[in-house]
Amino acid sequence: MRIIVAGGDGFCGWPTALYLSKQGHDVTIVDNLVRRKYDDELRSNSVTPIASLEDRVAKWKEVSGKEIKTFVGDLNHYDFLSEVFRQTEPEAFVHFAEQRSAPYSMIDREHAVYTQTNNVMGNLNVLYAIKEFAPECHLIKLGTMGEYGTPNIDIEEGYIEIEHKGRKDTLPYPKQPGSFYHLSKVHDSHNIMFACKIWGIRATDLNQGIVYGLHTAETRLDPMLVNRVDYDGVFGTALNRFVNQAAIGHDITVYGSGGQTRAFLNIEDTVRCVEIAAENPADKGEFRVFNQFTEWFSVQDLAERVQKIAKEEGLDTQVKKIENPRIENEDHYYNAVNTKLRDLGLEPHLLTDDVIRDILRTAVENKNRIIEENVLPSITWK
Ligand SMILES: O=c1ccn([C@@H]2O[C@H](COP(=O)(O)OP(=O)(O)O[C@H]3O[C@H](CS(=O)(=O)O)[C@@H](O)[C@H](O)[C@H]3O)[C@@H](O)[C@H]2O)c(=O)[nH]1
Repeated sequence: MRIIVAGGDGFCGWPTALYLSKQGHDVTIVDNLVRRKYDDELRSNSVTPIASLEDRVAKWKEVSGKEIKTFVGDLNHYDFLSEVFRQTEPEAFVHFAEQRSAPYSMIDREHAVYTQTNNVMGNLNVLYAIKEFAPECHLIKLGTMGEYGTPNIDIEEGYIEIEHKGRKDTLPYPKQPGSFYHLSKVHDSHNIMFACKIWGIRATDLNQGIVYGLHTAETRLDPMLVNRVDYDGVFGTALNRFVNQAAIGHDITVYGSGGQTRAFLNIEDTVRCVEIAAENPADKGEFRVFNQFTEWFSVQDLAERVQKIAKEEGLDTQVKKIENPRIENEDHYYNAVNTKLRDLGLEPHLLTDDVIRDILRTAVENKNRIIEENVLPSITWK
C-alpha cells in the first residue's frame, strides 16, 4: 500500500514509518521538522541523540534495503501538499503532523493560536487534498483520549447512544478537553466527520492515550535509527518523563494529588494500531473512531512503579507531590472502552517492570544529555 506518514520525523511517526516500511508498504514521510525547532525554542533536547531525517532514511535503506521517500514541508502550504499528493498518489494518509504538547499550547496567546492554526488548518488542507487528488485515500488521523476529558460515565469509542425525551439517537461522544492543544484535536474530529459526510471521505480517528517507551524492533537495528525521548516539562509525558527524572536522581513530579487517571500504550502498540487501521480501511463516507490505548493508570501509581524499579537499579529517587500547574480533575471516575482495535487483532504489550527497566536503562546511558533546569514544569494554565 502507498502510505504517507505525515509527522514521520517525530516520536510516534518515525517508528511507525519504519514499521510500515518493514511490512512491505511503500512509505513516504512528510514532515516540516518543526519538532526539532521546538527543542531550539525551549532550549531542550531528546534524551537520545537523534540523527537528521536524511541520515535516518539513508541508514534505513542500508540496513533494510527499503526506501522511504521524504518531503520536507508544511501541510499548511497547500501547493506543497498538492504536489506531495500528485507525486505519491497515497492509498492511506497517516496524520501525526500536529503540535502535540498541551503545556506548549498553554504558554501564551501566540502558542495557543499557533497550535490551533497549525493543527486545525493543516488537517483541513489534508481533507481538501484527499478530496481533490485521492478521494479513495483512507485518512488515519491521530486524535487523543484527552478529547473526552474525564466524564463521570464510561467513555465509549467515539459515539454514545442517548435517549432524550422518549427519542433515541447515536451521537458523537461529548468532548471536554483540558487544553488548547486537546481542543485542536476536537476541532479536527468535527472537521473530519463533516468531510466524511459531505464528500464521502473514509477516515479513522485514532484517539490515542499517552505513549511510553522509545524502542521498536526497527529503531533498535542501528544507533542512527534511534527514536527521540522527551523528558522536559513541556513535551515530556507521564511515565517516560518520570523514568528520566529517576535516571538523574530527581524527584518524580506528581502534579496535585496524583489521582489523575489516563489511558496509556506502548510505542510498539502505536505502530501496530496504525497498521491495523490501514489494513482495515473505513468505508466510503464513514468516520470511524478507535480508542487507542491498552491500560490506564493514575499518575501516582505510575510514579510509585517507576520509583520501585529505579530503586532496584540502585537509583534513589523520591515521589514528590507538587502544586498542579494545570487545571484538571485530580480525583475522578475513569472507565474507557477500547475493544475495536483488540477485535481487529491488537495484542497489547503491557507495562511490565521490564518495560520500565528498559526505558530507564536507556535514560541512564544518556543521562549526561538531560538538562536539569528543564525538568520541572514551567507553564501554568492560569
Ligand atoms: O510531571 C508530570 C507530568 C504530567 N503529570 C500529569 O499527568 C497527566 C498526563 O500529562 P502528560 O503530560 O503525560 O500528557 P498530556 O498533556 O495529556 O498529553 C500527552 O498525552 C495525550 C494523550 S491523553 O492524555 O490526552 O490521553 C496526547 O494527546 C498528547 O499529545 C501527549 O503529549 C496529567 O494529569 C498531568 O497533570 C504529572 O502529574 N506530572
